[in-house]
Amino acid sequence: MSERPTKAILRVLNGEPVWPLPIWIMRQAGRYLPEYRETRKQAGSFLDLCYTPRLAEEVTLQPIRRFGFDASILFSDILVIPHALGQDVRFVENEGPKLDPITSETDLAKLADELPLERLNPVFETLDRLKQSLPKETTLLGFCGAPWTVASYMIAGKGTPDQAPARLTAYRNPAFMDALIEKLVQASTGYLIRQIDAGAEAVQIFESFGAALPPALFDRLSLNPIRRMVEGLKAARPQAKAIVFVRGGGANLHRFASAGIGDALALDWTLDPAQVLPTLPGTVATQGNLDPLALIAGGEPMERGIDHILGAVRGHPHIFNLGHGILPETPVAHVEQMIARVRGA
Ligand SMILES: Cc1c2[nH]c(c1CCC(=O)O)Cc1[nH]c(c(CCC(=O)O)c1C)Cc1[nH]c(c(CCC(=O)O)c1C)Cc1[nH]c(c(C)c1CCC(=O)O)C2
Repeated sequence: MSERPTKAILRVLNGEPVWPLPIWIMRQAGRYLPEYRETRKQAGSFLDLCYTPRLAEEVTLQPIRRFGFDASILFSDILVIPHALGQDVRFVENEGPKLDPITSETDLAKLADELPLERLNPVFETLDRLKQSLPKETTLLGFCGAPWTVASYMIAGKGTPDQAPARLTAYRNPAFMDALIEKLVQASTGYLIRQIDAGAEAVQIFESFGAALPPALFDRLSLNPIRRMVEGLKAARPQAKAIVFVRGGGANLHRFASAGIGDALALDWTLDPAQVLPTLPGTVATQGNLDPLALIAGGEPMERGIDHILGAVRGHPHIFNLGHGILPETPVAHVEQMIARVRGA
């Protein structure tokens, strides 16, 4: 007999409505927290912080100590996958990630054939530590980027408006693009399985750049690769739960849901849950979706945003979250007020 989960987030991921809504926020460990900025100084580079288990554990726990969120997300980055595959990845202060671009099959052949999982041992050690140090009611989440989002950084070597270099590559050199996506599907699936083995109870797949893809490329580069990752994960570890976040996935969300891709779909802030929920099959949970800028603004706009979500999702399995990551300039007091409003509902 399988045990019924007791953690609120896992209950929602099993399709059970829970009230008050469980809550966590994307990028909950980060620069809006003074204690994060303090720990960040102790690590050399941002990647050093990701690869030092004691420090990565510390910053993962900081938002849990302060706010008692229902889920704790591993502190790492989506770009550890290209890094472990052998691509040069650097995080430049105030400029974001910089990579040596990979633009041809010759470049691709220089990367590892299979993900050398041992290069990511510090990540798995961080999960192992968290499994022991987290409060018993807190769900431990692992994550990775979706292949298209990660590929867009690998090809351009940096963040780009509308991911133009990667999109152009998809048209001009489809064989290279498909090979890169295939490599990322394999690597990311193996990485997620290993995260589950190290203690993650659920994972979130971040397709941050879903909005850039035209219909002709969407299934090939986003929906099908994510589907194969979720299926591969579940075939290997049937207990693992998956949350799929496709930013800009609006028109395609019902297709993820009817194909059974993910136990929960995370909604970005542009979507109205009151309109989206009736279009989804009843079995899929949802997550989201307060505008991160409403959280910065605070006061009445924030309260109205929260109340609208609460009203729309009542009776449905839903995890409260933002519609994208929290921004560094967000006042901590607003985060406290948001949590109090969600928990007091
Ligand atoms: C696109 C993407 C990246 N990384 C990530 C995504 C997908 C999610 C999203 O769309 O927000 C995912 C990510 N990055 C980070 C986490 C940690 C877990 C969490 O608290 O949510 C997660 C889940 C830490 C981080 N990753 C990064 C920081 C800030 C770096 C610092 O502290 O100096 C953090 C806390 C760096 C990063 N990493 C990335 C960028 C573009 C940047 C620079 C932008 C910025 O500075 O905010 C790539």
